[in-house]
Amino acid sequence: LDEEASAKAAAATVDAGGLTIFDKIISKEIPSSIVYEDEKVLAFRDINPQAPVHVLVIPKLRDGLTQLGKAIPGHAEILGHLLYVARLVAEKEGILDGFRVVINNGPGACQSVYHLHLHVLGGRQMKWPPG
Ligand SMILES: CCNC(=O)OC[C@H]1O[C@@H](n2cnc3c(=O)[nH]c(N)nc32)[C@H](O)[C@@H]1O
Repeated sequence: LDEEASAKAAAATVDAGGLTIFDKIISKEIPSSIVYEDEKVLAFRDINPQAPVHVLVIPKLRDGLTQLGKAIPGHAEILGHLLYVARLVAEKEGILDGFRVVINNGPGACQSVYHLHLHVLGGRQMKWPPG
């Protein structure tokens, strides 16, 4: 199936109130390797790591935040908290001297899960420009 079409379909179902795989991780229905957790945010290891350290940082309550492009002013506080947690994760993972935080927005950026998430990557030399 065309990547873009499947991503667009995934986005549409979540916008219509559907669930994502991350809902099952938040509810602990699916196990995950949790790196950090507080009342608003969960950080867990990516199932398909693209670096020695690859952690996802997500809000526990989606609240319409399926992708960064859909953020509204009321999301500013949680967005800031997600970034701060990304920094805490980098420290915990021992990659403060070299880590990358990535948000993929939409099919054009290969977003596949329509629940906003920050990728924290490190533990190897990162390249630039990113692909
Ligand atoms: C490809 C980048 N665009 C994107 O949207 O990233 C979504 C990210 O979520 C990851 N992932 C998917 N399902 C699961 C799962 O059940 N468990 C875990 N621990 N990670 C998962 C996937 O590997 C990808 O990096």
